[in-house]
Amino acid sequence: MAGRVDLDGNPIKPMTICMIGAGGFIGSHLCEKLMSETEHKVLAVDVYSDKIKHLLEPASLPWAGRIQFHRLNIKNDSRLEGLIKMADLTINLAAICTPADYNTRPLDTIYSNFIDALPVVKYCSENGKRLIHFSTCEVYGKTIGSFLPKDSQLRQDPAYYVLKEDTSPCIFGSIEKQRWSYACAKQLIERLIYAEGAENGLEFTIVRPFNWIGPRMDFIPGIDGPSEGVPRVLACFSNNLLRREPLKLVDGGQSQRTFVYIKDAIEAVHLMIENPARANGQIFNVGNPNNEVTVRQLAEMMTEVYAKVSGEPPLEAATIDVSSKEFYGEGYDDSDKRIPDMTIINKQLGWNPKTSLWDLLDSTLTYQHRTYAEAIRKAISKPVAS
Ligand SMILES: NC(=O)c1ccc[n+]([C@@H]2O[C@H](COP(=O)([O-])OP(=O)(O)OC[C@H]3O[C@@H](n4cnc5c(N)ncnc54)[C@H](O)[C@@H]3O)[C@@H](O)[C@H]2O)c1
Ligand SMILES: O=C(O)[C@H]1O[C@H](OP(=O)(O)OP(=O)(O)OC[C@H]2O[C@@H](n3ccc(=O)[nH]c3=O)[C@H](O)[C@@H]2O)[C@H](O)[C@@H](O)[C@@H]1O
Repeated sequence: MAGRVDLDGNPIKPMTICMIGAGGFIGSHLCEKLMSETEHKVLAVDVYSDKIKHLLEPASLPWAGRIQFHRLNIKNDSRLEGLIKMADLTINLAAICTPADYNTRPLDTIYSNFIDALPVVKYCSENGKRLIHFSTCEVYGKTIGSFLPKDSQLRQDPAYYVLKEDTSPCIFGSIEKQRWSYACAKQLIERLIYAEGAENGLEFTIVRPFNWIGPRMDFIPGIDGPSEGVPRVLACFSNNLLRREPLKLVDGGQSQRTFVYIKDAIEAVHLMIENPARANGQIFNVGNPNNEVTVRQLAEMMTEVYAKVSGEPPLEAATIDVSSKEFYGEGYDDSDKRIPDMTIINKQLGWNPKTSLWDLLDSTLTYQHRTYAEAIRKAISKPVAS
């Protein structure tokens, strides 16, 4: 660890990082990385700590003393400013970010992604502290190509679908399509941060993750989350596979996504943390343009990989179609296609994703099987109370 240098050959000085949302999926992987590979200190802020418990206890862990958990809700806790002042850098990951909430809890979604982030931006700006803020690829909304006639040749032209930080527009649906409450709130906080940079000199980096997936993402309904809860697609499909139910394809599973392995993506964040001169003032797409599939293809691949890791043959009818209204309720809408342009992150940080979709599903589903199969077996065999 000693003698590490940044991309320009300068020694990296240990820093204190205030990480808000550290107990979530991305936060837990980022804390792991910072504890095992750096000398930085983390003030880990969240309302939950289950996903980082293994980093906090026992006191004999090699990084004990470098990570401190602060259980607080940033909506209403006066300790927040003090923590930001104690740190050199703040990373804000806190958000409601599951699509099932966007159209059913639009107020909570907007408050969480815009209003609750305001004090974080303000305290960083007023105290001259650097901020890395987590936005989303959803700020791009739908592709330009999706508005062209179905048979238009232009749909094949990357100019109509590849998403670029500095030139692509943000295209959302109408207001009654409440799906876009999340993307719109994220867009406005991006604009506010950008304006704080321009007018008040805030040193910021904005991250737009493109479907990062891996172990510890969301929850398995009825096991470590509510039975009726609807997590993101990786956890929905994992839950179906673990319970030997068909995977539900929303509106035929035609939407396309690019998935990146969480461990590859965390490398990119690590580079941003330690190369402020190259990361400040930038908005970065972080995704894997080579891992594109339709949701239907994702379901088929997950079914095949899960059969391999569990040793159980797949169901004969592995998938079932369901309408978005039935699955998500009124006001759902979808991004058609999400391919990140990698020019900026490549130029500034030299980062490239490495892991193929098959390999990342193999390691992730091995984890899901090891972590949940037994608990699911017990839950299923329990007699239902009459
Ligand atoms: N996972 C992805 O692929 C992805 C994609 C796009 C954007 N993002 C963004 O990245 C960030 C992190 O995503 P994630 O996948 O780790 O989500 P997550 O839900 O696993 O983590 C978010 C964490 O923030 C905490 N939190 C929320 N509100 C809080 C509050 N008021 N006070 C304190 N803690 C609070 C939650 O308890 C949770 O632990 C979010 O801003 C999300 O919008 C993630
Ligand atoms: O991860 C990201 O980069 C961003 O995208 C996600 O949005 P989305 O990709 O639409 O969310 P998922 O729940 O992962 O759904 C992906 C696709 O699978 C479909 N789906 C989901 C669940 C399911 O059981 N079946 C199914 O067909 C959805 O309709 C959607 O088309 C979330 O908004 C955020 O976590 C984040 O901002």
